[in-house]
Amino acid sequence: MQLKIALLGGDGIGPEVLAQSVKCLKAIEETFNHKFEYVEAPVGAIAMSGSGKPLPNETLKLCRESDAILFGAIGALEYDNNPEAKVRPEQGLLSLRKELGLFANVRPVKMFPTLLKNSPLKESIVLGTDLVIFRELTGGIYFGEKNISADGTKASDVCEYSEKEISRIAHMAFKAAKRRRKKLTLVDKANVLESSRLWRKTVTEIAKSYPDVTWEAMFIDNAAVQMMLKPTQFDVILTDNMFGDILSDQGSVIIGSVGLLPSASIGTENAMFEPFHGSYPQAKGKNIANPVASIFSTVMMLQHFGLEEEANSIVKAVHESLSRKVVTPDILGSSKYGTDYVGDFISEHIVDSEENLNINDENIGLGKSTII
Ligand SMILES: NC(=O)C1=CN([C@@H]2O[C@H](COP(=O)(O)OP(=O)(O)OC[C@H]3O[C@@H](n4cnc5c(N)ncnc54)[C@H](O)[C@@H]3O)[C@@H](O)[C@H]2O)C=CC1
Ligand SMILES: CC(C)CC(=O)C(=O)O
Ligand SMILES: [Mg+2]
Repeated sequence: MQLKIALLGGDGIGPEVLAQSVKCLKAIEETFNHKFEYVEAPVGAIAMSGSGKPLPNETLKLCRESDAILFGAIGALEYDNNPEAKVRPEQGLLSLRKELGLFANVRPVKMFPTLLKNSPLKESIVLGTDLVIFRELTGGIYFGEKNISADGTKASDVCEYSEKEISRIAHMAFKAAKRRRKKLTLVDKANVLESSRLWRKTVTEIAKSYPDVTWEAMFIDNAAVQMMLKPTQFDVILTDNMFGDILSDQGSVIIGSVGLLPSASIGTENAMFEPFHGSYPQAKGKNIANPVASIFSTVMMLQHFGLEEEANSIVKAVHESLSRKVVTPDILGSSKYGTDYVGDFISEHIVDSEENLNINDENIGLGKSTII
């Protein structure tokens, strides 16, 4: 199968972790006799230093023409520390999502046996955690009208949603719940926000088409608490752009590091695969960033292509690295291994094995076709 993959490393640790994913893809090509075409393109601060734009036209064109996009991360301290900057690297990512219509960001949070000791939370709390967040990705407050008064003392960001935007991701989330444990939690702030009340009304209607899925609504503040107290109560979480962004990073505490968690950003024409985490600029060039979030994002891309065996072979290799503690310093205590070394180890342990993974025990939380 000849597939074209756009590689957008971006800033900070983005290119370093993405390089480990490419090693894994090359091992997949060799082991399973595939041919992938890789094309690199700039995005974020690195793109701004060239063309001045965080999302150059050529990068967008390449993404449109590719079968999938693997994204590293964007963001740089010079912008983080300068609230006055008018053009920002993050706009590169937001524009990419908007331009490609990537409305659903699927974020699995699953506890593996090999990571139990890694969580700062009690084992009895995190054991069995297997939830997936369906975060709306192209609407809400990140994309609403922004204003700042002439004297700079008042600012606003509008949170706007249409029924159509809510319903397309709601259907996707209900379908996923149907294939999983048949439970869906809508997370909103409907006691305060009009936009959240539209989410509730729309989801209440849609739920009628999925009678075998039990659903509930929960306010975001309570959901944040419940996720730390009893994460196993959640199966599919459906929520808006900002709540999903924050709640998913919080979910990474259950697993013990945001450096482990992947996501798929899906639209009708394109798909992009990206870690939860950002560009972690403090770690740039230090060879300490955990590459697993990027490698698991690659697994989600292979699942999206329908290459289940290939995807499973990477998951198995990651488990091998976790069980042998060949990991970066953010997890499992006292590791001294670097990003590169872990990437080499994982890619070198990719094999075409007859033995099938127990999808429920070992995969990253999705299994067959959950994301489509
Ligand atoms: N998708 C993206 O490209 C995102 C970009 N950003 C941008 O990234 C920059 C830094 O933002 P932060 O809030 O500091 O978030 P961040 O996710 O980059 O880092 C927060 C903390 O998470 C940990 N961490 C993150 N990635 C890790 C990895 N691979 N391995 C081990 N530990 C890891 C580190 O302890 C780090 O201090 C900002 O410019 C921000 O705008 C933030 C979030 C997402
Ligand atoms: C630019 C931000 C919205 C990126 C982010 O934090 C995310 O998508 O998780
Ligand atoms: Mg985020």
